[in-house]
Amino acid sequence: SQSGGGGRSGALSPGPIVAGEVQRIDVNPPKGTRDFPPEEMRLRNWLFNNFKEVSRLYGFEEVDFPVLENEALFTRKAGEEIKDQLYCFEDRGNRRVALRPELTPSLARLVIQKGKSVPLPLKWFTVGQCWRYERMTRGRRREHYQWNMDIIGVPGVMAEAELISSIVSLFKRIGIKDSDVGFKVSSRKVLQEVLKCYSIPESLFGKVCVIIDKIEKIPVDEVKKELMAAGVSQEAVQELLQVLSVKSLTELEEKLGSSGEAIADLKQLFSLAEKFGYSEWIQFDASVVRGLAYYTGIVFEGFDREGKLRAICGGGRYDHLFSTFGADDIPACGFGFGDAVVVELLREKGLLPDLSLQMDYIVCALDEDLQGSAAMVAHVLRKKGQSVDLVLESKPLKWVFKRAARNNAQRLVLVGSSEWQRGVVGVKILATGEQYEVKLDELI
Ligand SMILES: CC(=O)Nc1cnc2ccccc2c1
Repeated sequence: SQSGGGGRSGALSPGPIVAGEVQRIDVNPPKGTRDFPPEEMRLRNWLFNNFKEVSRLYGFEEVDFPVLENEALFTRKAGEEIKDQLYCFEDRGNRRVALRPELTPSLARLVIQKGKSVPLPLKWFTVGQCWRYERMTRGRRREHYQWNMDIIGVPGVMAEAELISSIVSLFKRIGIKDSDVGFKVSSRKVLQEVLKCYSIPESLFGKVCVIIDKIEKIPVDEVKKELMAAGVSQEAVQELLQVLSVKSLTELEEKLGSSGEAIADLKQLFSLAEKFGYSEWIQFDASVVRGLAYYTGIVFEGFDREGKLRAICGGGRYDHLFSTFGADDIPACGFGFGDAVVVELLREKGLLPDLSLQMDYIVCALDEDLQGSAAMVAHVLRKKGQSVDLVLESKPLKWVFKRAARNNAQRLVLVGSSEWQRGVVGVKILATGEQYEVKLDELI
């Protein structure tokens, strides 16, 4: 039978699609995620290009991994928030998979996969989207992009010194100074030495660090309770919290003695910071623990000196991550640098760059049958590396000028029939209003 529309034959053919008949979809992205329209995308590209340029300057090679990973990569049993918020599910093949909440486990997986075929040390970097599934009650984002740099195969703190240097370079490139941000630096070997004194088993180390990392987020009594529930004795708990409030390396040395690795590593790192020229950027802070279970040595985090924002970046040494994946251990260290907090900081400091759309040319045919000629002009210009917005349908000049202004086009090329007959086109320099005619092959 015929249904509406142009009398099309055959069975039930749908009538013309009338707007309003179809339920409009939700045009917002899923909860906790963002779109990147052109202006936001220019800012993101500006930031990521700085990440990548610094990585190149430091001799790092870019790598990438799937955003979807085997869930087992992230199911560490240390009570980490990152595991509680894992964006995981069972796929159609009944496999347990997860959207990665961080990049380091994927990097370790690839290093193990490559095995002997990649000579150590490895210096790899990536910029990738990471995910978490939070009850939207907290209204926080469920994704962000992280810049990671990792050095695999270097046991000494020169590696950590190099990584901090690379982040200082990034901050300087985007206009952030040591008066704006600093790095709090410590070592988990401090906690390790205390735990050893109280003969707390090594197996508790990761879990203890994760609990202690919450010291500024939950009441200290809660931290004590969780530590004791984990099997740490009362006196050990006291000593652990005591050592976190140590104010200087000298004081730490008095407490721990000068033979431990923690002191040696930290002293060396601060001496190297002098040599690298970024001493004024870093400070010892015994309370820095970081919330990831696998850190084993130096840990650091970038913070805003006004204390308004969450940590800008963070990282450290993770010498035993590989053995948790069943492989031989390889000494390693790295950091993660998120795309959100640093932008908040730049906004606060009025340092967001002005990244308006830039175009070299806008090309327009003055009448319908010159469209092909206008396309030829655009082609010639593009082959010479000029960006060209080719007007693709007949438009009044007023419209063309408006679009040229919006695109910040430097020049407008008008293809007119009489000019074309004479083998020329009209060019108008939009900033000055100056205009002239030019032969096609003399364009630019
Ligand atoms: C400030 C911010 O957006 N943080 C953020 C956002 N999304 C995440 C997703 C996974 C892991 C950490 C994340 C952290």
